[in-house]
Amino acid sequence: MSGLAEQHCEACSANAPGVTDEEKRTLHEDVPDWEILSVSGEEQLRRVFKFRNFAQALAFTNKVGELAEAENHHPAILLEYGKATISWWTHAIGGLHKNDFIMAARTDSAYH
Ligand SMILES: C[C@H](O)[C@H](O)[C@H]1CNC2=NC(N)=NC(=O)C2=N1
Repeated sequence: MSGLAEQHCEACSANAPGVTDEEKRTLHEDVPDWEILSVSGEEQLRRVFKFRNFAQALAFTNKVGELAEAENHHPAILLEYGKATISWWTHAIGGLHKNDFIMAARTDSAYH
């Protein structure tokens, strides 16, 4: 199986299977810089990326947006001076799907 960042998202529907606890644990090992947290009862992956200034953070968020559009799987993004907070979860199932781990790995690859 190719690395997580090289895999592609599958179309998500309300009956798509979320990750099992074991899958969550294993997939999290591939994106260790991300935290798993619950927001309003829905699990999300979240990481804060640091930059020298706002312009660099903005450029990164634009790159993440392009990745999201290419996979039709979209994050929440908080853009601040010198920081970009990216959160991934699957709205259709109100929690974590393998797609979210794939996109977290893709997001890590876009951070240089
Ligand atoms: C219609 C469209 O394909 C769906 O709404 C997609 C768009 N992007 C998405 N992004 C995320 N994170 N979760 C979804 O369930 C989702 N669904």
